[in-house]
Amino acid sequence: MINSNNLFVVEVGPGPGLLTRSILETGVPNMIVIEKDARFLPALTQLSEASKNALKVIQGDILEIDHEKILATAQINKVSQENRLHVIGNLPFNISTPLLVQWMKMLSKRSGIFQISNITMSLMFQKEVGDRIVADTFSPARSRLSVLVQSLCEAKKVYQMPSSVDAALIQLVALKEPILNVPIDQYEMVVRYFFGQRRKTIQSLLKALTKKITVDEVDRLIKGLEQLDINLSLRPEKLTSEEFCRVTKVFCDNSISIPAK
Ligand SMILES: C[S@@+](CC[C@H](N)C(=O)[O-])C[C@H]1O[C@@H](n2cnc3c(N)ncnc32)[C@H](O)[C@@H]1O
Repeated sequence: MINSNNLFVVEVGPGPGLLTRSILETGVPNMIVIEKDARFLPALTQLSEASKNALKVIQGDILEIDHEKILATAQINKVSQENRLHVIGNLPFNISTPLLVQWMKMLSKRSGIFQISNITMSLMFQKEVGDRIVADTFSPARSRLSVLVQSLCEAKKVYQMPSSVDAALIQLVALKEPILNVPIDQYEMVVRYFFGQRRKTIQSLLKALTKKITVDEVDRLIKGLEQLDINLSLRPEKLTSEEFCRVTKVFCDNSISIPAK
């Protein structure tokens, strides 16, 4: 059974802790903030003391921190099915996208804080990036991020900030049964390649791969994809996350990788 005692909140980049304070006031029993800037530590430490240990503070860079340390600091030793994790972040835009990709990789491997089974994330992004994350196959904003995130999470825009701010709050709920069923590094490699030239069809992008891999390998890929009913005349943006998994599987089954250069 799920109850609020099992709720664990992680906030990244809390700054002076205004949002942190409001969250604690709702009675959250276990919360961790990760803040890079030491100037905010006195205010956060004060909040922690007032919270009677519900709040713990880690000073560090979220891109570098060992996520196991977050669980250890929260004193979550045994990750049970009943735990719920809510991740909240309003980070500088230049780190929010690399962090999201890093988190999706961790989520796919269920490592660090993402071992917890029920996961919701409320994250602020630049409006344009938020639109890409939630874009479906009918949207011109469909991108590598849409495919990657939607293979692991249900994504929706929950709030559009007033136009002067140019930001949107995106909510991600980890899928109980992720669409992603291939290794994420290979999946990312394939998605990255196909979105590199999104105006071309899958067929012409496969043919262009002869610059990087052998003609025989390209032929094997085309045959494999045809057998899996992938419509090669489509542009990459029209493929669903599930179809990209099938494309990746053909790469994996044939032990083919795409060299970066
Ligand atoms: C836009 S402010 C948001 C502050 C607060 N959360 C709010 O909504 O008012 C971004 C915060 O993220 C922190 N920050 C920036 N990069 C960080 C990183 N790599 N790891 C942890 N915190 C970071 C900054 O020091 C700052 O406090």
